[in-house]
Amino acid sequence: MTSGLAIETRGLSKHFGQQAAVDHVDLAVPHGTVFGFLGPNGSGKTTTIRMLLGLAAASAGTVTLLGQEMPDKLHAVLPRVGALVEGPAFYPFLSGAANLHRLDSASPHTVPATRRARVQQALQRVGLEHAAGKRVHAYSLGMKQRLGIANALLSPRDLLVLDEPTNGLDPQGTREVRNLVRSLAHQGTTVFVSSHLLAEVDQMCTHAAVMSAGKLVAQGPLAELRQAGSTRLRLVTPDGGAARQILAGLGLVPGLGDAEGEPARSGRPGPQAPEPRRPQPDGETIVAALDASLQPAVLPEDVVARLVQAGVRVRGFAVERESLEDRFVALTGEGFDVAQ
Ligand SMILES: Nc1ncnc2c1ncn2[C@@H]1O[C@H](COP(=O)(O)OP(=O)(O)OP(=O)(O)O)[C@@H](O)[C@H]1O
Repeated sequence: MTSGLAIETRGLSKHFGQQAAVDHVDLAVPHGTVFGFLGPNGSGKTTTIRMLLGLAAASAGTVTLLGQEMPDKLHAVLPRVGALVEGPAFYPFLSGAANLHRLDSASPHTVPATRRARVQQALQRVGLEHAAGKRVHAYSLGMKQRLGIANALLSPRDLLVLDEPTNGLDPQGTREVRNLVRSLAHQGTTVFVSSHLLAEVDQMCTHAAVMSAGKLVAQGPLAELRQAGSTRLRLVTPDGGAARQILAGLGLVPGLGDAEGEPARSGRPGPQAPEPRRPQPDGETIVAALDASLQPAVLPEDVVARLVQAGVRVRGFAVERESLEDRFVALTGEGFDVAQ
């Protein structure tokens, strides 16, 4: 392992006819992270995961898993990777433990002599040891999903790849799976987990990548993704005309706040209808994005100083940092689901 990355892709692409389901994706997943693979439904997450695991051929690009080229080194790498992609098919009238025995014996890489102990340990890791003898048809959805993860843990793994592991679960099942992912990461396994829910990734993950329409639009530590959001200034003044001139002179593009006094949203895709000017009792609310790339840098305190210097009366001034939610909605479009 030279790159220090558990997963690395370069220019990874997959076409279905004319459609680019995955379009030149460069993923970099560091070892030891819980990496959230975030994006709305249909953005290309499952297709990417299938290519990572050698379940689908790439149209272009490369995949390196645990330092080894895929799919060339598939047989050497896959025993070190646990995956929950389509969910294994369980026999409903066999117990959880019996199902794991069956699945483990179907794998060519496992050692039969240690099977009993490994099944027991995997059930224990996902908190199902008490339900080991229970038939799977009596399991809740959350228990079935945990059994699927137990199946991925039947051998020691360096990397776990989980595709939407909380999909279809009730809040209790969702909590169970989230806690499980966190505890697996504590034990040192790199976890790559896809989700269409920002809140979920926010709660479980240390890092994230964001997919939108087949393209990777952001990735990195969650703390950095939060920092990368834009900053807005919100100014309330009875001297709107003069204030606009000052802001424009500093290289900022002033817009008008909306009728409720909320700032105009910047950075969102979609048509930008001109906002009607409405008289406000306290004066005009002007919103301007503070562009971090401006040279020399413009600080909020510089803006206030210039406004006051020019005799602009300031009734209100606020610095607003775009939330992670705002940022991801801006990156992926309005269809992005932030709930739960
Ligand atoms: N076998 C296929 N044949 C044709 N189109 C496909 C195929 N598999 C996926 N697609 C298309 O590729 C795009 C990406 O799908 P994908 O399942 O990878 O997205 P996703 O982000 O995992 O979404 P979801 O969470 O809904 O599964 C979608 O437009 C989908 O319809």
